[in-house]
Amino acid sequence: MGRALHLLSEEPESFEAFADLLKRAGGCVAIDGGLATQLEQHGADIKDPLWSALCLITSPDLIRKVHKEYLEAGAEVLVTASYQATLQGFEARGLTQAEGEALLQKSVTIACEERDRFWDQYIDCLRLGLAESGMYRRALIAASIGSYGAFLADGSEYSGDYGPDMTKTKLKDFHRRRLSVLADAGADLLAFETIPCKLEAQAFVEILEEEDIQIPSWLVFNSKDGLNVVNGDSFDECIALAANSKKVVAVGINCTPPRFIDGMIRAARKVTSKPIVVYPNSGECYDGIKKEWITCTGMGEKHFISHVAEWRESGANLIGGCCRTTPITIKAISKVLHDQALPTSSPSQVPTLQKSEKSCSDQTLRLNFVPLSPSPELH
Ligand SMILES: C[S+](C)CC[C@H](N)C(=O)O
Ligand SMILES: N[C@@H](CCS)C(=O)O
Ligand SMILES: [Zn+2]
Repeated sequence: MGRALHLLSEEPESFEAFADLLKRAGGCVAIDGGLATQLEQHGADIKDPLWSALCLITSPDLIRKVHKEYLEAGAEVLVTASYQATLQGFEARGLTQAEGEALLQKSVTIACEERDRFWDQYIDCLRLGLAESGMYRRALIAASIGSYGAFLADGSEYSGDYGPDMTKTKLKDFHRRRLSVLADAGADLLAFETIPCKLEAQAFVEILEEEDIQIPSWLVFNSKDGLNVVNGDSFDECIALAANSKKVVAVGINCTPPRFIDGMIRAARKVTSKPIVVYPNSGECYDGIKKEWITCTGMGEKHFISHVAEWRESGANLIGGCCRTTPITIKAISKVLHDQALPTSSPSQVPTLQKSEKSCSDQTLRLNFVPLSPSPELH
């Protein structure tokens, strides 16, 4: 790799955890995959205006299960279930402001608890010699903030068409309180996801400044042509705008077909030295009215994985998956990144105890601590 990453040394302490994770990973970190996708794999019915956020009300344990699956697969950043969780959306469901805020906080608490539980168990297993040092790093929690289009619940985040009356002020009014609640909920960073237009990115970075948000953020955009974000605004301009904010530690692309990713990483790298985050979808198309995925140019997990080394080489610093990707995808990404890790990547420093001192607290976890290869079957 050898390329210089943006130095975060003068940023607040809360920014250091992100820089430290990147450093310890040798410059490229595995993040998680599709959350809603995996909830559906487990039988959740999220054909609802709240989409995956419905599970915060109906099945929080399923969210826990999915977070755990991604941790086991090697994800070093978990994105919370708050993508389509908005105060306005909860209000439309009959919830009070306080109840809505509690659900936002719950999305972060669930992810933090699963991260802590998984990490404690890994440390136990390491001490007992039941897991290999360096297999996992303590994950960071990124509180998801979907776009206004996500709230509209009709797939508008793939068009960015908010109508002629939309303004930056309206977008800021829509997002401000939710953003503050999530920023204070205990997450390590904010993940602004599937941003379809420059106006909304501008609204986000202005709120970050105006509210003096103390945890770092990443902003990721989606595209249908590999050149522009989905509403037609210049991708390069969106990346430059986001990267220009001191509150933003990474920029990139999500929920975009894999075939566009390499070119977009290269384009982003020309306008910023900040870390680049990519988490493509499978390449399938979404019908926002039926809330169903349609196979069109999907490439399958095997093909997706064949691009990971190239994305890293082109400048990606965090790589994961978005819609229609699963823990199988993330396990394979993690293996590629571990295999390619630079020598500077340091293993976890864990004191060694005798086997008799403690028993591994989770036998299931113990069974999962096998080396990251061989990977499960990819399609
Ligand atoms: C990224 S899309 C698949 C999210 C779901 C969409 N906002 C909907 O409600 O249908
Ligand atoms: N974090 C969300 C993104 C949807 S585009 C999810 O994985 O479901
Ligand atoms: Zn997605």
